[in-house]
Amino acid sequence: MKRLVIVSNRVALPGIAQPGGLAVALQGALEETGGLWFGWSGNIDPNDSGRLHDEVSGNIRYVTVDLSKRDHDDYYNGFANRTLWPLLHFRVDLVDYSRETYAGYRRVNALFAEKLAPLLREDDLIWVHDYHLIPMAKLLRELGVRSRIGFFLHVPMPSSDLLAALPQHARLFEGLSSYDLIGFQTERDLERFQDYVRLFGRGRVIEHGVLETQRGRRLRAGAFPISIDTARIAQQAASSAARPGVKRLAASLSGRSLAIGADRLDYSKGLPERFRAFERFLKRHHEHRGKLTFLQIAPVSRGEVAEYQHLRHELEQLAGHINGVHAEPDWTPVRYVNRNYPHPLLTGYYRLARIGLVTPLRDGMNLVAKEFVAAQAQEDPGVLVLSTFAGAARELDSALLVNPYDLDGVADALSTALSMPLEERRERWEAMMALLRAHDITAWRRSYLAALREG
Ligand SMILES: O=P(O)(O)OC[C@H]1O[C@H](O[C@H]2O[C@H](CO)[C@@H](O)[C@H](O)[C@H]2O)[C@H](O)[C@@H](O)[C@@H]1O
Ligand SMILES: O=c1ccn([C@@H]2O[C@H](COP(=O)(O)OP(=O)(O)O)[C@@H](O)[C@H]2O)c(=O)[nH]1
Repeated sequence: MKRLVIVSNRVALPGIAQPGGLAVALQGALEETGGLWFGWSGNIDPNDSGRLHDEVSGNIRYVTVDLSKRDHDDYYNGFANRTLWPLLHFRVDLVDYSRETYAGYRRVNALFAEKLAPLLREDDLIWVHDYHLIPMAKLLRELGVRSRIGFFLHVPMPSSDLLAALPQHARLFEGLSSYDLIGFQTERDLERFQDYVRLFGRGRVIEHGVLETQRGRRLRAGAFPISIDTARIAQQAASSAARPGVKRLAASLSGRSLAIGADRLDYSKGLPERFRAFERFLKRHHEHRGKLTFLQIAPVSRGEVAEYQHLRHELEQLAGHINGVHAEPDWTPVRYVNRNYPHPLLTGYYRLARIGLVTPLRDGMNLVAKEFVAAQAQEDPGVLVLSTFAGAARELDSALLVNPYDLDGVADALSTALSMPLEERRERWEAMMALLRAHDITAWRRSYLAALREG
């Protein structure tokens, strides 16, 4: 069997908890097959980029690279997260147009390719992940790598008119044509990419999922919705009630219902809108006042980027405002926590909750939505309130689907969720759980790799 080589900016190094679906999902994907995982070490070296770290844990070898402060600023804080991230999440208003950070992005991609190439074997199957590393296949090909190379985009693919706002779009997206297979989260992402190829990419869509470049090279593209380790999450959640942290949360609710959100502190997750919708719920639905506590877990993410700092400030103000106006001496409506919780605890929190509140403005998939469903108790499941703009909404269509901009709609969905009869909660949950059992993280990995091998 060919060795699997995963290349991603974020690597889930053993013993280090990472919020973020890519690290969680790829860890799950690699555990069964083993292989090599290559990417950034998470270290910032004051002087120089390129120091390598090599460690083995179980059947996975991790090789990671340190970055200098300048490279990290230009590549990760800069072009990846101030240019591509907002662009790919439809936020052209937030895009930073800087040639300097683009040069840093190319520099770090070239460094990764140069460090990775000597580690590769001829028959490796190489799987590159996400917007940080779009040029990787082209750079590896230039270094003589002939293996099959796949790419998976974890974030949305916006409409081609938005992509065209990026001055470097032609050169950047032309780089995708060196891959053998390009994977997207949903069919809609794939369709928007095919539009881009037709309208701006100078390529041809031979048939759905089969593309041809201007130079006549054929490659495939497909939708492969990422998922979770459903059985593990369900099992973790089922045995969580005895955990001291879960018991403490349960006791602190004093019999009230819990609504939970768990998201990186990111503007794509729609957190200010969610807080406002919760306040709208308190105003519109007096009958539920004092009966629901909203816990928002929001570990700080990309904290050196200005837009993320502004968001943190805004949420602190909003949480303070809502509690100031609506709290009672014995009830705090919003509990807002900037900490990252490990899965065994988080899944226990999900299971305690009557409502999972997942309302991103745009999200490639959103694994929290899937985890919330998998963590519920069959005999008394909670209700998922899910944004229609999350990739997960395509599959989890038995959730209460909402438009996150429509504050009244989200407020009413909270009320509907609280009043929903047990029978309806079970019906909706069974439908979503059946899907998650069939389409788990293993199924995702197998279907993508089968397509990559096939060619
Ligand atoms: O690595 P960070 O900068 O700390 O950010 C964490 C990850 O965020 C994004 O995750 C995406 O991937 C998830 C799994 O496919 C998906 O469910 C979610 O919708 C996406 O936002 C980012 O794309 C990753 O590269 C980051 O590692
Ligand atoms: O305190 C936290 C908050 C989040 N997560 C995990 O981080 C991932 C977030 O993935 P998602 O796809 O929802 O969004 P992303 O952060 O990748 O955009 C999920 O597996 C969460 O369980 C976590 O482990 N601890």
